[in-house]
Amino acid sequence: MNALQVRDITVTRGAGPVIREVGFTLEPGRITALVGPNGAGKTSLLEAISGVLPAARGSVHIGDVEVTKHSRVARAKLGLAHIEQGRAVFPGLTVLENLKLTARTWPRVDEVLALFPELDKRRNSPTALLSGGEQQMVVLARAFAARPKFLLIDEMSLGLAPVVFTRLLPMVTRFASEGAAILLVEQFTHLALGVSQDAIVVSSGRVTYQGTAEALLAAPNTLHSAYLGE
Ligand SMILES: Nc1ncnc2c1ncn2[C@@H]1O[C@H](COP(=O)(O)OP(=O)(O)OP(=O)(O)O)[C@@H](O)[C@H]1O
Repeated sequence: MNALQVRDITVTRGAGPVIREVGFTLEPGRITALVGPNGAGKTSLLEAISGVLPAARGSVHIGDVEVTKHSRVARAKLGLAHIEQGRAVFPGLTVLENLKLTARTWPRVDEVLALFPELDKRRNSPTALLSGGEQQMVVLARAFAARPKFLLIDEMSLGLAPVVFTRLLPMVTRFASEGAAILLVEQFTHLALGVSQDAIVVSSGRVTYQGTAEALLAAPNTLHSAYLGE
């Protein structure tokens, strides 16, 4: 199977569990929005999937391989990429040099730059000279350049105006249409749900909704209850 499966995962941090028995599957070509209030455990869940944090219980599977005890690097070799919250560019390197860090071939760099015309125009600029939105594009483009099968994106919009973030979302959709399975954590809940097929709501470490994004958008009370902790 070419999917990523999270089975009944529990993640412990400090005094106790911050994620409790959460399970879902990420499938090729689909975007799943993971939403919930601050402190719900979204970042911890992503970190347990990519291997930044260990899982206390449960398992993670990439295709047919169980990777629960695998290192981050081993998971990356199986096609998993994780854009962490606040992940920065290498400011002294140009846009091209940033992309070459992850792209295996030059044609892939050109393919990715074709998706980001703004970056293409500034391919030889040091990334320190780009705007915040353009720098976040470099972060996204660098992840795409590695051609991951599974991509975890944590709060891509951090520090960006909604209007700038809105311009990044079509790139995520485009990447999913190339076959990637994407898990999208986003504070702009409605924007994230708008580009996703599937949705998971977490509150205090537990899943309170799992289903289609469309059904969640049509049931605002479900979302409000999660945010109010009801
Ligand atoms: N380094 C840490 N050590 C101990 N506890 C932590 C640490 N980081 C986060 N936590 C706690 O783990 C819980 C889940 O935090 P997490 O960052 O995963 O939630 P989140 O849903 O991503 O929140 P946000 O939307 O604010 O980023 C919170 O109660 C938080 O206080």
